[in-house]
Amino acid sequence: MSSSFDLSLLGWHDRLEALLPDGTVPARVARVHRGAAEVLSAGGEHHVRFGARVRRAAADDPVALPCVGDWVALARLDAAGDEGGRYELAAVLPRTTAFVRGGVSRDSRGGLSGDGQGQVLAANVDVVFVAEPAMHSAPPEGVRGVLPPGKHSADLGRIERLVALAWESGAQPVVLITKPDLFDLGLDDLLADVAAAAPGVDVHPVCSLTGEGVDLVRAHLSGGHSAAAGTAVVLGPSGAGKSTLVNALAGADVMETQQVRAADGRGRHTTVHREMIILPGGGLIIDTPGIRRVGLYDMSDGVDLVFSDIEELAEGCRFSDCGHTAEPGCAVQEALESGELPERRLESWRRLRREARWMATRTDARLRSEETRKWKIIHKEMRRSGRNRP
Ligand SMILES: Nc1nc2c(ncn2[C@@H]2O[C@H](COP(=O)(O)OP(=O)(O)OP(=O)(O)O)[C@@H](O)[C@H]2O)c(=O)[nH]1
Ligand SMILES: [Zn+2]
Repeated sequence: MSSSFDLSLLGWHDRLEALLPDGTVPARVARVHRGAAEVLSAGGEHHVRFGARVRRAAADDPVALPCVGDWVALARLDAAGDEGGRYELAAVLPRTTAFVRGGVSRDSRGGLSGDGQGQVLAANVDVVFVAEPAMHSAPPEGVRGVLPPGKHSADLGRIERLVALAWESGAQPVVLITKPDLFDLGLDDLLADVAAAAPGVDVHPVCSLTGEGVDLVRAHLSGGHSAAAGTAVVLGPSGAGKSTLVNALAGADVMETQQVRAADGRGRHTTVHREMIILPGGGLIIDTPGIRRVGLYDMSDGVDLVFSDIEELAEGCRFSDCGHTAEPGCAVQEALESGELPERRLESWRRLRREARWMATRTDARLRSEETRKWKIIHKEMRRSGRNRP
């Protein structure tokens, strides 16, 4: 045990209170080890082993394994009333959102194979910041950009993929255009392009060096409607400035940035910090190697949301199963010809649909219904055994 925490600073809210089994203590998972976790409770930091029920559930389905961001119930191992009591991780509370690495992996022949073994990379994330640089750093000395004026290097396709992944997790995506200071010509056009690629999603330029826009990022974490702090992850390519942004939010160097790593010659992606960073102004950031690598395979519903414009166009097609290639009366092809729909966007949509098809069963809906079912059983068992009553 070390310093103690105000639970609402960790994101605890009233709806969770009702889910907590009698006699248990709420805590949030900051890091997972094999068979154990580091958790933060109102009483401070604990290292707790998974209880038998949690281990059994995880053996049946790895999705049940506690992961960073989870709210969990701690049960005392020793007699009630003891000071400095020891706890075990007795149950994982139902997740509001989850990043699930699907049970699919690319096999040696380049195809995808499903093993039905999902894994949750982070849970209860409210906001997903999708960081995309307006311009990559390190242009030649004295040159403000490597591209002709007005040409940005933001990858719209990557933004679409990560936004889709965010929707799929159940969290709210927010696109951050980083390093706007390297690209001052035509930033408005860039923001408009990005806004069109991610309908219904806020797009902010944010410069971690000058601090411009950092407050807007912070505002997404102070949990507008509820008093609870919001939890975020930052996704984006290497060098997008994710670590620099987290440091700016934290007001301290909690993350090693590429510059630091280059200076001391150590390997990249070394983690010197806790995987859940509590920001002084409110809010938390989850950053794990798994979340950094989070890929493109965990989408289905998310693709439809991010391409709502295409889905809408498709409703105007003559055939309900139109493939939008050469079918007569295809509204999508018409929009392509009239220039209303950029060719690039249709191609992105096709590619993502192909990838999403592999995900068949890995939807959030399935995860949630499974969770609810298991949770009811756990509650019943706990009530019956009464072992966690004070
Ligand atoms: N000009 C400019 N440079 C920035 C900005 N934000 C970050 N950088 C620089 O971009 C480089 C990469 O930043 P990082 O924060 O390490 O990037 P990252 O996304 O964490 O990269 P990975 O750890 O590899 O995923 C560093 O040299 C930063 O100083 C910005 O707003 N403007
Ligand atoms: Zn069509």
